[in-house]
Amino acid sequence: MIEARGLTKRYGAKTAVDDISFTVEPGQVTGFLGPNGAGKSTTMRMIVGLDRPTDGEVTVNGKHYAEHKAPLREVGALLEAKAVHTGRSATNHLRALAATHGIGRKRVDEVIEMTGLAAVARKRAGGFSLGMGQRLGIASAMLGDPRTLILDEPVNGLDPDGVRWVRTMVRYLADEGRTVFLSSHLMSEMAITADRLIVIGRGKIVATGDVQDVIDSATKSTVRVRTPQATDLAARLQSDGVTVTSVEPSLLDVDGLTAPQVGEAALAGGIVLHELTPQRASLEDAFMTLTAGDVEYHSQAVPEHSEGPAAGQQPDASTLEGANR
Ligand SMILES: Nc1ncnc2c1ncn2[C@@H]1O[C@H](COP(=O)(O)OP(=O)(O)OP(=O)(O)O)[C@@H](O)[C@H]1O
Repeated sequence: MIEARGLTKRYGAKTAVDDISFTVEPGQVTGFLGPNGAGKSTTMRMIVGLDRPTDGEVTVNGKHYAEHKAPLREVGALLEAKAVHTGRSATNHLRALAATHGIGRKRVDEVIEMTGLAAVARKRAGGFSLGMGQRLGIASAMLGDPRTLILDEPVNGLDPDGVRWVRTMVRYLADEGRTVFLSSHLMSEMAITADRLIVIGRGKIVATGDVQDVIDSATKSTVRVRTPQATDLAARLQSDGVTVTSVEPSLLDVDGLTAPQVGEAALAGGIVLHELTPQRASLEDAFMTLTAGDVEYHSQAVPEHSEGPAAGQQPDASTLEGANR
């Protein structure tokens, strides 16, 4: 378990992490999300004692990282820019790390096997691809068979097979009762992998909870209805707490009713429906809403493609549906 209370980190005038408190529970995969510069890496570095908090504290399995007699057995961490001795093979790198922590060679062989590094284990780690380097970083984190794992961008640089492998591995480790805390920029991946989320923006927590609760708290679920009697249906549905938006002449978006409620209202009015689709917001939609004011580096809008829809023209339903998936 990881427990942070009033955790704060200032670099001069810059407050990177601003008085945050959270708990990361065992037996679950907890995702750590935030825009660039939000304070994720700084928080993770403080958890493993690489940065000292300006204020507040953070403990892992009940103690500060430095107080653990065998920290590698308590906490395994993959942090960005993992330093690997470039001249050493993966095996020798892991053996050296194991030796300084009283871990046997058998465990080195196990983590090499577990992380799919067997074929390249004798090769110089300095020549590894980004993906192989990530696997080696994960192998190092797993070396002490720790109860808590902290993984900063573990799927960075991995191919789809590697991404799936990380997803399966963290699920397995959480199911074994371990605490798994990971950050990722890949929203769709996070939505599949994590049970719970901590969302951070400009050093402050902006949302926490189960993945679906975080999505629901930040987005609206609407129902898309296609009918040749759109005006009649809109008039029937309009009431307190229900908003009906006309997307195009025979297409409505209804906010405030479920798809069955819309279907039943249509039946009661003798209105024929050609489409009735609940529109589920994605984690990416929720993330954009939650962190809208917290982005440090804003992007410019991409200019419209000359072959795209003309300005002012409504996108067709397939475009909208695709965007909402
Ligand atoms: N050593 C440092 N000195 C000064 N400022 C720092 C230092 N480390 C981080 N910062 C600043 O603190 C803020 C948080 O940085 P951090 O790396 O924790 O963000 P992050 O959420 O991990 O971002 P990213 O997703 O880009 O990795 C940023 O504004 C960053 O520029």
